[in-house]
Order: sequence, then structure tokens, then C-alpha cells
Amino acid sequence: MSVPSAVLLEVRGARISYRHDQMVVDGIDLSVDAGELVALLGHNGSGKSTLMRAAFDLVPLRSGSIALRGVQSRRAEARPHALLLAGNEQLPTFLSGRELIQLLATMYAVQVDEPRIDELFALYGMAGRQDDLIEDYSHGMRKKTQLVAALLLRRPLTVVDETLNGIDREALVLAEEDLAGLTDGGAVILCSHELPMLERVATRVVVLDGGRIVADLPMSHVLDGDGGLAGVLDEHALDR
Ligand SMILES: Nc1ncnc2c1ncn2[C@@H]1O[C@H](COP(=O)(O)OP(=O)(O)OP(=O)(O)O)[C@@H](O)[C@H]1O
Repeated sequence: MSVPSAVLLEVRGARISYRHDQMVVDGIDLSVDAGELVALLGHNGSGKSTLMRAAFDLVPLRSGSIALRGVQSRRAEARPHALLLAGNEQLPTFLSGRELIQLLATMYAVQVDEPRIDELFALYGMAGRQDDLIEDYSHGMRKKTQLVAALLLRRPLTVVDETLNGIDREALVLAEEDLAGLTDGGAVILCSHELPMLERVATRVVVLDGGRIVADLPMSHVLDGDGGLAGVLDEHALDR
């Protein structure tokens, strides 16, 4: 019987372009293990979302490879290993929050405890709203619904691409704790510009600049320095 790999994301020599002549991801090697909470940082347009979308086969690689728990990301068998939380634009607004979670649970072949949906909606300040249409949710509620889905589905790798921006403070405090909980056996990658939040939760920092990794540091090392994450960005991410 094969033992699942502790390496949840393995990116090797990834190069991606939207236009033939311009690489927006330009030769990235990155390995993320179970137990890690990685802050993926970089200026707007540095390639964070593109790299993450490629891990979900939403953008094709020009060259290189990406594997999720040892399975090439373009293969359907890789899908159950990871969940991508992204912008609200792609949410099916004609479903209720509960229906979205049930749909995802079916897609991922995960059993979701129904009372737990109610419990998490209440905990995240959306008590009683789980059966309303997503269409009627506020921006922050849509983001929190995605987060609740991730907490219920508990995939080995959870990628949170700007999803926490704009949620209220109470939910953010809770989310930080709950996302850290996902690293018990899994890993989380957080793409965000919310530096204080990243300093509180992340265990590792990876900085992209012009589609390349320019820094890859343990958070303990960053916090020991003077400038925190802002200092790391100032020092390494120059391509504005
Ligand atoms: N669908 C697309 N078609 C063409 N170019 C794109 C597309 N998506 C992104 N790009 C370009 O690729 C580059 C990297 O964009 P990407 O969204 O990966 O950056 P990012 O680091 O996630 O930025 P942000 O911090 O603003 O979210 C940018 O120059 C962007 O304009």
C-alpha cells in the first residue's frame, strides 16, 4: 500500500505565460509540506494567483511540473488533494451557502456533518443565513462561506487567495485559529497583502517578484528581524 506523501505541493521549474513572449511565472521551484502555513507574498502582478491557479490546472504550464501529494496537477486524481478559495466572482450565487457546501462535499466525496454547517455559520457571525441564497450575502459573508466550506472539507492543501481580505475582525481572529488548525496533517497557503495577519499565522514566507521566488524564509526568522514582513518585501521585492 502506498503511503501518502507529506509533500503536499511540489512545483518544479514552473513557467507560465498568458502571452507567448512574457513569462509571469518564470522558473519556480517550491515544495510545501504538511504542517506548514505559507504566506505567499509579492507586489500586485508578481504571479502569486497565476502560480496557485496552475496548481489547480486552471492555467496551463509552459514548462515544468506541479504535483499535489505526488499526483501531477493536470490529472483529475489530483483534485481531491487541494481546495482553492479565491475571489467571490466564481461563486454560484443561485445556491444557498448550505447548498454550495453540500455540492462541494459531493464533488470531494466528503461527508459533511449538517449541524456543523449551522454551527460554523453561527460562529462566523452568519447565524440562520445558511439557507439564504448566496446572491443575498454581503461581500464578507461570501468570503466567510468559502472559509466555512474549507473548514468542513479539510483538504490536505488549502489555498486561500485573498479570501480573507474584507472580513470583519471577529471572523478574522477565528479564521486565523481555524486555518492554523488545518495544518494538523495538512498545509495552508495564504496569498494576501494583510501583513499583520500573515505575521500572526504563517510559519513560512515565500516572496515572489517578477514571477520568481526572491525569498523563502521561516516566519520566526522574519519576526526576529527589525522590519517584519514589510522589511522583507522592501528588501527583496523590487519589481513594481
Ligand atoms: N487571465 C489573464 N490574462 C492575461 N494576463 C493575465 C491574466 N491573469 C493575470 N495576468 C497577468 O499576469 C501577471 C501576474 O498576475 P497575478 O494575478 O498572478 O498576480 P498576483 O501576484 O496574484 O497579483 P495581486 O497581488 O494583484 O493579486 C500580471 O501581469 C497580470 O496582468
